Amino acid sequence: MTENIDISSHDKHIVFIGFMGAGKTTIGQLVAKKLHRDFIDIDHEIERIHQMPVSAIFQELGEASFRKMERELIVALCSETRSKILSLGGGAYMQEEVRKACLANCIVFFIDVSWDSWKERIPLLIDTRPILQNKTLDQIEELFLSRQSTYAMSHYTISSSDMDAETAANQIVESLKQA
Ligand SMILES: Nc1ncnc2c1ncn2[C@@H]1O[C@H](COP(=O)(O)OP(=O)(O)O)[C@@H](O)[C@H]1O
Ligand SMILES: O=C(O)C1=C[C@@H](OP(=O)(O)O)[C@@H](O)[C@H](O)C1
Ligand SMILES: [Mg+2]
Repeated sequence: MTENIDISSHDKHIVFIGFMGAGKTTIGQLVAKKLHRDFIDIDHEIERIHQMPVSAIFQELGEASFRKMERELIVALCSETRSKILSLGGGAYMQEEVRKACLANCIVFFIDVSWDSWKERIPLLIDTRPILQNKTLDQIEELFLSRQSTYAMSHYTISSSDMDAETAANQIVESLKQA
């Protein structure tokens, strides 16, 4: 676990960012349970609100509409006072407005995964992540690499490459207790 920049408050929302399949949803859910906090997965919340799977939103309404939905939802949640655990979709943090809201109001954990470990998770992701459709492995790697420096704008980095989700969640809870 790496602490990237100083964090001042314990009462902030905790936000998980990182590439598709890094484990944000799985780890976020576990951390929320351990800390007895409300959990919101942004993709699932968008699906619940709009009564459509994310892949159908991409297909029928387009990516720009999805990005607007996630931006508005995250910014609104960031201003709520009851602190929550939020797992973002992998592209949400690419939007400046989302980054600013998260960095100002939340403790942001970058769930990192190496490219080699990520490739092993492809079968778990390919059917449900529209961003991966019609792309070569090289194109996906390019996207993976291009997002790394933006994810690094976070408070903590934890690698999920060689760690199961339960172990990662325990490390995160420990680091929050010590902070
Ligand atoms: N640390 C991990 N090691 C191996 N597989 C994992 C790990 N965390 C999550 N997974 C698996 O990878 C897939 C994607 O996980 P998910 O939590 O949905 O990632 P994200 O929300 O970052 O896209 C799921 O099938 C999940 O079981
Ligand atoms: O990286 C992205 O652009 C996306 C990641 C997905 O979430 P996960 O990171 O939870 O897979 C989901 O928001 C959508 O398919 C777009
Ligand atoms: Mg997710």
